[in-house]
Amino acid sequence: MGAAAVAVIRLRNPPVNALSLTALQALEDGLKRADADPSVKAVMICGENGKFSAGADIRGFSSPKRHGIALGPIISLIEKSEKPVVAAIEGIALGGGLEVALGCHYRIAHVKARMGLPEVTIGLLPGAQGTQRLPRLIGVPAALDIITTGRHIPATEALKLGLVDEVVEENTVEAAIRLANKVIGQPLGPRRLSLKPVPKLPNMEAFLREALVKVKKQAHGCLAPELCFQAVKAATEQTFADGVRKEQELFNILLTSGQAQALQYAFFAERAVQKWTTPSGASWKSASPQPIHKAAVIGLGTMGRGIVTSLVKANIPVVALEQNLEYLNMGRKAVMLLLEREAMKMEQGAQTLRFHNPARLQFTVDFDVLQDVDLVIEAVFENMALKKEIFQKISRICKPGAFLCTNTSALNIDEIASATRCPQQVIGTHFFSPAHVMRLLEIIYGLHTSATAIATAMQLAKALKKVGVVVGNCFGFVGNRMMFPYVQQAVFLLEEGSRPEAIDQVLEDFGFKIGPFRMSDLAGLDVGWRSRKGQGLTGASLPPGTPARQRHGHRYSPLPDLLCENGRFGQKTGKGWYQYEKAGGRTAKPDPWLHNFLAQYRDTHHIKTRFIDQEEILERCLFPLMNEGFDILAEGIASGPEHLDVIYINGYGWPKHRGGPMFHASTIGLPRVLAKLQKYSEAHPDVPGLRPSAFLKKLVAMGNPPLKDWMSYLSRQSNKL
Ligand SMILES: CC/C=C\C/C=C/C(=O)SCCNC(=O)CCNC(=O)[C@H](O)C(C)(C)COP(=O)(O)OP(=O)(O)OC[C@H]1O[C@@H](n2cnc3c(N)ncnc32)[C@H](O)[C@@H]1OP(=O)(O)O
Repeated sequence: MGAAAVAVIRLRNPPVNALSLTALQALEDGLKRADADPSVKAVMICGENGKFSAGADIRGFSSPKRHGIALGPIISLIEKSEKPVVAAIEGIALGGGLEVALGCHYRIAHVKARMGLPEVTIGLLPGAQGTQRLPRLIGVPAALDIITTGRHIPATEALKLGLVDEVVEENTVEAAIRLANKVIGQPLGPRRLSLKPVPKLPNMEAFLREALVKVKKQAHGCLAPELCFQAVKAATEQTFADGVRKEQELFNILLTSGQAQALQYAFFAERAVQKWTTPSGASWKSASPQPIHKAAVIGLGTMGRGIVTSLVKANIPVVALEQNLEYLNMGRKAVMLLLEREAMKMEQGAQTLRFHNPARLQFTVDFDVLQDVDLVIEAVFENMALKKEIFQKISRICKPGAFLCTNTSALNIDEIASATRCPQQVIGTHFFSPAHVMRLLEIIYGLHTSATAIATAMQLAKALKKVGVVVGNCFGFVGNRMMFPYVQQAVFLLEEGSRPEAIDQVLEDFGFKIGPFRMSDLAGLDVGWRSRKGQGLTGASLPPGTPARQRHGHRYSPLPDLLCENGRFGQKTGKGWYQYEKAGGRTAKPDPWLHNFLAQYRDTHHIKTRFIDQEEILERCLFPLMNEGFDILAEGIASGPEHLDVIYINGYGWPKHRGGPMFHASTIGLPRVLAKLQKYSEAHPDVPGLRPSAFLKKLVAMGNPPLKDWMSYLSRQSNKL
């Protein structure tokens, strides 16, 4: 009990005060006790340990024991209370946590608190009357934005929106108790949101129509944003009670849609990969990261520029190094432009000043400047000889203990490390383009990489607001290795009769932000061409007499090489798999030249064209990708399927509401994936990527166990898998 008869209810369920069944029961009991106690004149609800609440316990949504106590009726109980109830919001009030606060008569927030209704991000909607109360409090446009995006609102913005009554810089709980005392005896009717009308808009219908178009466009096949919209729309058309009924109906659709399960899996997968381990026994538990006071980036091409920008945004002082003044000046201009754009996106204009502080961002061509940095990220061309030369140099110049990272998408980390005197300090940090935007950082340990280097790279990922995923060393690591068979199949399908736009459409309808051919045009076809030349698959080093469509006895498509030979590098040249309005253009249009070219190619190679349906396109592209994933798991390159899924969602545009490729395989059912791979493999025996992985076969033989158990079957495997 607080001062002057204010009852204090403290939500306590570490680490984030999630509203488990026990927590809900305790909240209900506390409210009933306060109500029954005549000495209590007001109630204050706060959270333990400086956090109000992260909302419903997400694990509970898939628990068989989920039925029972519900949050909505408890919130009604709060609102109906004849004694004023004040929410003291510290840290976070998210989802059901914010809905509890919306049931309170008053809300006070600490200036550093964040609020939001992120249910949409886990495939749900605010199902404890939040879709009905929030529009009544802050109006439809702001409520729709918060509910359909799930974004977190800082306290200052919440105050402007009217979401909270007051923001304090000092002790929020004390301020809330003071407020509770002050409002004792004041009428509560006007404070009960369920009794308020939804504020009118001059043209609500037109507004909602446009809003729906926007929501659908951003959803990429995810159901939750549209159903969130429908729930808010119901608030504009129906009474509070009917709106709540509609909210429940829509909530139940989402809960059983499968998408919610996938998104919740993705939520926990992202957290699971933070707890990294390696086959040699190194792990997050025992390894300590080293502080990075100053970093360096070598190479200011597209990747290097993005990496510098990312480091500056994270407030880490950076040395940006190029091989000569011409490249340095080009790089400097590009970085400054990126930083300017980033500063404009950020709230505080003061950020701009910091970006331009030469003490924190230094451009140089002098390698000696690297003497005092704690970590170097090399981001030059994908060329082993060049990378080894640089690593030899920096291992001599940098102080002992400095971490030497290579931004490579496929090259052998051990070979790069072999050029240094300190292979334990060498680690792969594979950024994704644009590096200041994409969330994924693939972190690759080599044979000698120390646990400290892994922990430091993971810590760096966190500082850069990225999700780090630790994987082993193999060609293409995890992401690109799984991508190769996917892209290969897409090109084979072109040979067999399909078109780039047809294949892209199927994969975009599946939920990818961008199909493989549009992606290839965006990234530049020359990147893969250079790599294939390096591998001796095409170009001058190809032995004379090599069959056009075969390499090392396996099927090969020279189509991408032929496009490059025709100067078609994608968007940058205005032509690739599509045509663009100009070089550097972004609007892809189907290209009759390409269709003609494909027809001639098929004639030349006597390939019989056939109609390829959507199902085959999807399966031929996705199943080999998953198949490679099973091999990766069996080889111990990644320590669990979650790693592969987190990589695909955050680095390759895999639709999050489908949980990632391995989760998707588990929902399709492994027997079906296996049967289809067997069928396609029989039809195309010269394509190794279609041959079912031994680990996949083993899992099917073991009765298709749930994804969480897959790795336990591996530990019991023989090495011969
Ligand atoms: C019954 C009523 C029906 C419907 C209405 C209500 C619906 C809801 O409320 S759905 C839940 C909505 N809330 C969220 O989506 C918030 C999810 N959490 C987060 O965004 C973040 O965890 C955080 C911002 C709260 C904290 O971030 P950070 O400090 O980076 O820590 P972690 O993310 O690593 O989280 C720490 C730890 O807590 C676990 N956790 C977080 N939130 C929940 C939750 N709502 N339920 C269960 N567990 C949660 C998280 O998994 C971490 O634990 P592990 O490391 O063991 O995984």
